[in-house]
Amino acid sequence: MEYISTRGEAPSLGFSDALLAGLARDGGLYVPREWPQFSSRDIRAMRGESYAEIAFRVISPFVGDEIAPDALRAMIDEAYATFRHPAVAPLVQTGANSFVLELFHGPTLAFKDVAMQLLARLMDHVLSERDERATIVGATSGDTGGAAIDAFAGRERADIFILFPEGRVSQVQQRQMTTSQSANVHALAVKGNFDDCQDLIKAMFGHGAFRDRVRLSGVNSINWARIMAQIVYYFSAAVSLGAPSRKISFTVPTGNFGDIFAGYGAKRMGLPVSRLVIATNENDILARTLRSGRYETRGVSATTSPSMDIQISSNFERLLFEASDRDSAAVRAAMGQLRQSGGFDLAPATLKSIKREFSAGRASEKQVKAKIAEVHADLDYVVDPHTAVALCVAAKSVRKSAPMVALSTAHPAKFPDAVKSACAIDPALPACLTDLMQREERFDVLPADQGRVEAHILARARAAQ
Ligand SMILES: Cc1ncc(COP(=O)(O)O)c(C=O)c1O
Ligand SMILES: N[C@@H](CCOP(=O)(O)O)C(=O)O
Repeated sequence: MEYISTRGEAPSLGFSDALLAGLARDGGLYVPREWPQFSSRDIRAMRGESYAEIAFRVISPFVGDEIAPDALRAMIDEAYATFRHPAVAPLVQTGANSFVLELFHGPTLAFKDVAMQLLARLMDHVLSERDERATIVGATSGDTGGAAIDAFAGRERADIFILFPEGRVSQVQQRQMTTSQSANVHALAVKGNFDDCQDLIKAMFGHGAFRDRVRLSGVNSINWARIMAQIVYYFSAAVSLGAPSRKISFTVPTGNFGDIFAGYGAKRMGLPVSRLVIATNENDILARTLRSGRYETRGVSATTSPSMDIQISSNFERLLFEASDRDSAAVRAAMGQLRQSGGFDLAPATLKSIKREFSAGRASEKQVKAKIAEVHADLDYVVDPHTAVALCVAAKSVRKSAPMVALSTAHPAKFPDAVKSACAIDPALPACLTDLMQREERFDVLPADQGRVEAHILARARAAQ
């Protein structure tokens, strides 16, 4: 399988190189040259299989012959053995035709673990085969950072630097990043918001000399392997609910657009997906874009679902590329305008193509709080605010024709204050994390300044020594 950049000006790469590259040299994002195809028969064969077995089927064509099947299978098995639930991503029925897909049973209680546990093993494998080291960077609004640190802690061949917005993540999220004792882990609190952190990461990738000196690699969903691993749970959920014999809809709490783009990928691979519903909190740039045809940034407001407090949704670029019939010149122009003036207009055909697959809705803070209380009162089920955003939007989109699956992206114990204020429940952390609040923190505080962040990394990254 070959990977091409959405901006069309970077060399195409094989799987292992795309995995280590993170962002393409032209600033674009890698996508597969072709989407692997799964027939109804292939999908039917997944019925009754374990999550790891389905993952192996879905991921194999993306990896091609670059990793031996036995090695790939072993990495998948190991990655999902870290999950506390035997089904890895179980479904819970919440209404006649409504379900919640629980993606938070991994080590850091967030859906990011699903991809990150595998990504770290894949990177380690490729780096060992090549006898190389890498410097991994990531920007986080809370969950990616903890999941990446857990997955990469102690790995010999990688140092990991996670940038998080100072004071804008929950206490549980912060401590999952700052209490690691591993010498290869570096948590950096940046004086700014998530978009500032993400801009810094992209700027470091754009600085060729720095990129090469530290052998930079990224773990945000700009990295294709993150999306690849997330495609799996769309297949596992859909098959459990009767695919390929019936279509399934998904509502996805969305920030950086990685998770829902994985759903789009699953559909392109042949999974019978009916609607893909984008759910946003009050930072509703994506809902506005679908309504108006203009992608336009505004200030970010802090909400109780901080992991979705985002304006620049990286993976929307991958969708633009697909929806414009892979017109990389149009993507380059749109991204240039976004950088210069904070917005761009979608071509009418592109917007039409997006609206054919996606709808979008937003949930206000008041609605999110009411939804947490309602679900608890009606079902004795506790959800976190990100999941509540999805449930608010899904409620408006559910149809008799297709089951609606709302993705539950975080354990409620990650956001205890919001949950308690909504339904008076204090969700307990799982046993492995009960002493989290007593652990010692270790992190550095830096301004949102590329030079300062690069100097900090250069002084510590083993790949640069
Ligand atoms: C709990 C939670 N829900 C939803 C999202 C949004 O996912 P995405 O950025 O892939 O759209 C995130 C962060 O990415 C998250 O951490
Ligand atoms: N919400 C995310 C933001 C980064 O998203 P990613 O999927 O691109 O890594 C987070 O939790 O950090």
